[in-house]
Amino acid sequence: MRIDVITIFPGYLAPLREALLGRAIAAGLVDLDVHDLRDWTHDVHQAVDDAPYGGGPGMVMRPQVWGEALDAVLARDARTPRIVVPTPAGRPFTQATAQEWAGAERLLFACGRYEGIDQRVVDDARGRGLPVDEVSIGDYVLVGGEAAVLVMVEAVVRLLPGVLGNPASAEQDSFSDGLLEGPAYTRPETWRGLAVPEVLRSGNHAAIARWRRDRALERTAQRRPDLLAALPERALDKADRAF
Ligand SMILES: CN1CCC[C@H](Cn2ccc3ccc(-c4n[nH]c(N)c4C#N)cc32)C1
Repeated sequence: MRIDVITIFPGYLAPLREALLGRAIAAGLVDLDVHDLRDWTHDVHQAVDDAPYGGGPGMVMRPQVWGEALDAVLARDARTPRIVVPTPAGRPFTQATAQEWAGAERLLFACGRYEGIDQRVVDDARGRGLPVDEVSIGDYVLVGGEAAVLVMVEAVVRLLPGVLGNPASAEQDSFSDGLLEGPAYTRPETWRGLAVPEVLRSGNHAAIARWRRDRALERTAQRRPDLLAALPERALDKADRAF
């Protein structure tokens, strides 16, 4: 997978070259290029923003600069990317989104700042038949798109074959079966007077699986009843319903 990121703060994306993601890049599973939007300005001030039409607070990112940057970055690889524009006004980014994008050959992230990117940049890309996803990582307001890109790239890249040491880990993700993960424990058996649940030390794999499923159902019902309500009928078996 090729990932391009266009931003006015390239340094913000440096963590993408650390740890698991850094190893995925070193292993050739991911090609990452981060581009400075100001490379496509032509004035001495390298201006990337201007006052909003219709008035209002803040500044809007100029379409000319973004258009040139996107055209140039698109041309650097024959593969057509999904263009991702983080915005608080976007569709929710979920595990399902990450799984969908993990199948893409190429992702191109456009990081806005100020009050966002002139809407005509997205409209022009869509008008040329390019797939553009305007997505949000949550119901709160950030200062720009870079933090969202860190989140989304990690969520996607970890799903790529060969990235996680233990592929089963991704299969048992929270949300992968529609439920939150239950609690996890490791040694020692007792810590500050708190013991590991006995069933987990029983060696009874069926009982352990049932206990873990019950804890996932319990946690989901308590913290995310919306996820439980969204589960398809077939997702809960008789034992689940008895829980
Ligand atoms: C007051 N204004 C309101 C509009 C957005 C302005 C800041 N900003 C500029 C570009 C940009 C990109 C993403 C996000 C963002 N915020 N929250 C999320 N879940 C996001 C995501 N994905 C925020 C952004 C601040």
